[in-house]
Amino acid sequence: MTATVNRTRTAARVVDAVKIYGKGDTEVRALDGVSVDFPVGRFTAIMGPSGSGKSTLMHCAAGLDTLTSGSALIGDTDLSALDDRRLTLLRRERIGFVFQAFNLIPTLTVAENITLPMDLAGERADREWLDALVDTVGLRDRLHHRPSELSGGQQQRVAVARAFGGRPDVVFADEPTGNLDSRSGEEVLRLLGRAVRQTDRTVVMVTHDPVAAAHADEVVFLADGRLVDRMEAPTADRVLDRLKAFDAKGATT
Ligand SMILES: Nc1ncnc2c1ncn2[C@@H]1O[C@H](COP(=O)(O)OP(=O)(O)OP(=O)(O)O)[C@@H](O)[C@H]1O
Repeated sequence: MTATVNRTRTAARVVDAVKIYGKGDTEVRALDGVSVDFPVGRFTAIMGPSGSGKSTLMHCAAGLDTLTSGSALIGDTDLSALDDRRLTLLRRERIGFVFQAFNLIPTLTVAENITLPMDLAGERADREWLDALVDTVGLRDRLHHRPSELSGGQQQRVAVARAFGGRPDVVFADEPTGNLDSRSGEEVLRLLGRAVRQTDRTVVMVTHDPVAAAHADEVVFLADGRLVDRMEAPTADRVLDRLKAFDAKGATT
């Protein structure tokens, strides 16, 4: 597969996505007609003010929640066409997740945590891939440790390795550095960037942090449930300036 072909392909996308929570007086339009694509081999950050719909967009794009209208696709697969069983299988086989809480199993070793999704799915792990991944995340000398014997940053690196273990089409990360100090956070972000570039994977990350967003290839900005801007090759300063503009001029500028 060549890089040229990859650039034209989309790992995940939503089209005219609308998500309404509640009814009547309590109705909230969390997504109000968002169309956005996440190309293969790219690291995209989703940013925007609190309540702008970032987590909702991620959850709907990843098949963790359903849209009120519009479509969410992983590759060419429309998630709304899948029943629960098929959706679960798709999530397991084609999507990886990294959350703010590391969600590791305390009684399992690092190695067992990394292969857990594959073990649960009854899949044979691709040893060569896992081996390279363990080196990428720098955990070779910790494989037989339990999570409680690791620092927060190391635990999140295990979660990153677990997310990439089954060679997913796309990894969704929701505030992956939210529980980490800035140095460990930086390591995890560099790791995500490296995983995208070295293994040609796709990462979509929700973050509040302009420094974190600067590790992405592109930032998409949400405000009031709408996509309001995109920024290629972001820097922390430019992202911060863009966010300040939301505060100064109101959400939809
Ligand atoms: N389960 C729910 N029921 C009702 N309203 C919800 C639910 N989940 C989210 N919302 C509302 O939808 C809107 C978007 O929420 P969402 O969590 O997607 O925003 P966000 O940009 O991720 O926010 P934050 O940065 O604060 O995490 C908010 O107004 C929120 O209160």
